[in-house]
Amino acid sequence: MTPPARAAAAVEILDRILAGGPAEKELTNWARRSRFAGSKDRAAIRDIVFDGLRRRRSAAARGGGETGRGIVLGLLRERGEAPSDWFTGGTYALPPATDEELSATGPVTEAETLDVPDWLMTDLRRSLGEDYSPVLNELRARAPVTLRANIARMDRAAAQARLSEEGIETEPHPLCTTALRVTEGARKIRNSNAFIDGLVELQDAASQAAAAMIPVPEHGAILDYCAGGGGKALALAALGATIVAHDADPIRMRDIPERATRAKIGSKVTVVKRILEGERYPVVVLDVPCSGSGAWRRQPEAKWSLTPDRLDELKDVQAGLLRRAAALSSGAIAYLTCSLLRAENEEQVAQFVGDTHGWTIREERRFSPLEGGDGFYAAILVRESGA
Ligand SMILES: C[S@@+](CC[C@H](N)C(=O)[O-])C[C@H]1O[C@@H](n2cnc3c(N)ncnc32)[C@H](O)[C@@H]1O
Repeated sequence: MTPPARAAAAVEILDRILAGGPAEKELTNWARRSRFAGSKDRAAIRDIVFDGLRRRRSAAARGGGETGRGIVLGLLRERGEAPSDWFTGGTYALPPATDEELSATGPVTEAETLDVPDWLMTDLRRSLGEDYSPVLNELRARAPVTLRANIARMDRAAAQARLSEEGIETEPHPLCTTALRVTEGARKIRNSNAFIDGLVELQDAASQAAAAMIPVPEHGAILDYCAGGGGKALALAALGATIVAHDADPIRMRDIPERATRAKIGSKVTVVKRILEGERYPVVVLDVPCSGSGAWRRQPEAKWSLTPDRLDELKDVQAGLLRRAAALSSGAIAYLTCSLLRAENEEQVAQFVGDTHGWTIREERRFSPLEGGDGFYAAILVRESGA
């Protein structure tokens, strides 16, 4: 496909997403309908679509409207590319940009410029302090690709050498001793032997660093109460922990056994559907459902679908999960979010320790996207002695 035909495909897909279709589903459906497209075409179209979702407001303002066409035009104008090279009017290409489209002035307000919804701006400023503008700007760009070296198998330097043999170049990530930032060959990862053999996993650096903060008990298992796809569970098992993985939606955990086996830590991870009455764990991990605002680079749709009501619902779920964890833990709770918002992080934890007898904050850490990973928050809460 020519670049103008790819732009036309991205416009079609973005229009469907703006009409309410989930991005991944619309990309897959387009690929099914368009057998002529090769893997490079699909990857290039995906990049345009995701860039468009990350920069939806500013691009629409630069391109003359919140439509697929306006967004793609706005992206090109921000990159300094000539719209006439892409919107050529040729076969499979889009009609040329009109004078009206080309006269769009671009974003005006701070929320438009930083690509966030108006209603969240106050909360974001309050939560991020003087960093709010660089952080939000960082979240307008693609996320770095980061791997976790499976140190149950080999150390980070050895994993780095194995990846390099397959044309995947990496550098040690300063956030965590297991993290490798991919500098070349990211698209080869999933088919590489290093990945297939379980020597590395794809995982954000802040997520790895947060997992490394969780105390591994000498005796007993860690209960990962919101295990989802198992990112934290597998990282903890690789660090030597025994894990019981649970989720309200067990289907989400379906790949955990296979991933654990590939990483050769299968015996360390047990997936359960429910927790038996009276069971207690020395450490309970709560990687709670949240706004996902720290991971907007990877899931940019979440930025536009979040509403004040949904945020309130999430806060209630988080508070309920903390109460549940207090009943399940005999020692510590690790509370984690990929949120930038104090209301889901520091304030949620402060409310819990204020309301619940016998718990205190042992450690609290906020990870900024300016440190090279997702925005993340981790708090380790412990039972006060005698409580
Ligand atoms: C942020 S995701 C977990 C990500 C996962 N820990 C990882 O590292 O890949 C949050 C998970 O919480 C689960 N969840 C939501 N409400 C829950 C509840 N009340 N009890 C247990 N799990 C819940 C969701 O199904 C979702 O899988």
